[in-house]
Amino acid sequence: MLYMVHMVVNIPATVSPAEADEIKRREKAYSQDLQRAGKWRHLWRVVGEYANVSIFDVASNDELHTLLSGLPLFPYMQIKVTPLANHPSSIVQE
Ligand SMILES: O=C(O)C[C@H]1C=CC(=O)O1
Repeated sequence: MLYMVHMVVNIPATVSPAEADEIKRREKAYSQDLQRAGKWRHLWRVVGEYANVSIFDVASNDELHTLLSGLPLFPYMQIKVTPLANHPSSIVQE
């Protein structure tokens, strides 16, 4: 199942720069592991925002929730999930 996920990051000033850097380092490793596993298919920066649009390929709503709630930045994110279906005019059917 494919999902479009919009993540907006807002790290509060109460988190020290060193702590924020460590969380971002863990976030990068976590996301790259999921990309290598084929679960996080696309990761795009939204121009001008500390936000991304991503495409996830997972088996269920529960799997997606588990992956997203495991993000090191999860406590500092607003996340919107949009389930995707095939478009009848697309030449690529997934
Ligand atoms: O920077 C972001 O958009 C947040 C997050 C998503 C992947 C990653 O490495 O950081």
